[in-house]
Amino acid sequence: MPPRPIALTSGEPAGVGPEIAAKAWEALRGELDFFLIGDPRHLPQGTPIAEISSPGEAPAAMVRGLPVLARDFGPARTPGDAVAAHAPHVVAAIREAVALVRAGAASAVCTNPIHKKALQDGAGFAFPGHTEFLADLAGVKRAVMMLACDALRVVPVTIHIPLSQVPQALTPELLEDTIRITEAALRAAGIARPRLAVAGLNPHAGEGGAMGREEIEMIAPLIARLRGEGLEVAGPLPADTMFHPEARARYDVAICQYHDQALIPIKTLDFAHGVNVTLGLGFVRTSPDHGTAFDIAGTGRADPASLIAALRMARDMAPA
Ligand SMILES: NC(=O)C1=CN([C@@H]2O[C@H](COP(=O)(O)OP(=O)(O)OC[C@H]3O[C@@H](n4cnc5c(N)ncnc54)[C@H](O)[C@@H]3O)[C@@H](O)[C@H]2O)C=CC1
Ligand SMILES: NCC(=O)COP(=O)(O)O
Repeated sequence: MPPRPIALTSGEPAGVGPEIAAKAWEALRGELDFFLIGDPRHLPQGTPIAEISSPGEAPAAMVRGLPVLARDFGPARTPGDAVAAHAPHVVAAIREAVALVRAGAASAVCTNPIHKKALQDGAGFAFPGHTEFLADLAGVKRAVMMLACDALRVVPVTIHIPLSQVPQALTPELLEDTIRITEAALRAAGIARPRLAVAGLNPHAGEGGAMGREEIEMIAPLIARLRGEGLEVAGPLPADTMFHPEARARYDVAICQYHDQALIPIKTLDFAHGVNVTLGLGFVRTSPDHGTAFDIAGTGRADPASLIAALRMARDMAPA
């Protein structure tokens, strides 16, 4: 039986999603099978399109063109300018991809970038991003965002919240769940004894309480307890000295306390090939590390490398 195809969601039609989907098909045909759930009219002019009526048709269709499970999103697309009427269809495509994976018709979900504000405005989307929406669809209490490239893996503990809310949001339960889900996922991925490095929240990891007390009161006691259970967890470490090459060699994943602490290092090291993967869902979801890139949408300049890496990672992680 041929491997099941990966379901790729449309993402925000006004962004670079349609262009990188077409370019990824060009690069990956003959290597792996995927299909787009979206409106074929949004694809760049000249894209060879193979409309399909079910995921099972995607492998044969890949030779003719980009397989598309065609959905009518209504109004035309304007690159760089989100149309409110598209928003419910963008959300529906994510829902449908998850349903197809759960039904065994697709092997994994790969998501094109969404514009969070456009979905809030156009569809009343109540989630900060895919990660939380997918956790809800999967029926799990917690899902973890991990970004990975060859040089680094990072996990933000708190994700899309204002910086001013991070200290309150950072609870021992959230940190412990995040560490345990990450550790289990890396073991499942073949790292027998994952090494986790946990960043402090404050400058110099609090400098013995002189620059903040979260490390003393919450992070260090949790790490001590987890080490007592046999987990290989180091920290709390000063975040500013965790990401140079010698430091990175000492761990398999950096657990970071807030969004930018995690995402700045990985996007600086390898923006082109970073992949966002959601852990703890019970199915595989990957995504490019970048967003909708409205500033270059429709110009033909979008780099598909991160989506290609995300599709390859989805194939490698998906159960046979
Ligand atoms: N997985 C997802 O759904 C993600 C969605 N976003 C959303 O995307 C929107 C825009 O976010 P920004 O912070 O502006 O980040 P962005 O990643 O869309 O753009 C940042 C810069 O990188 C460039 N860039 C991004 N992707 C590129 C590509 N494939 N090829 C060449 N250049 C590329 C853009 O042109 C821009 O100059 C926001 O609504 C954000 O929430 C952001 C990250 C991930
Ligand atoms: N900054 C990462 C990002 O926005 C992706 O979030 P998600 O949609 O994968 O939850």
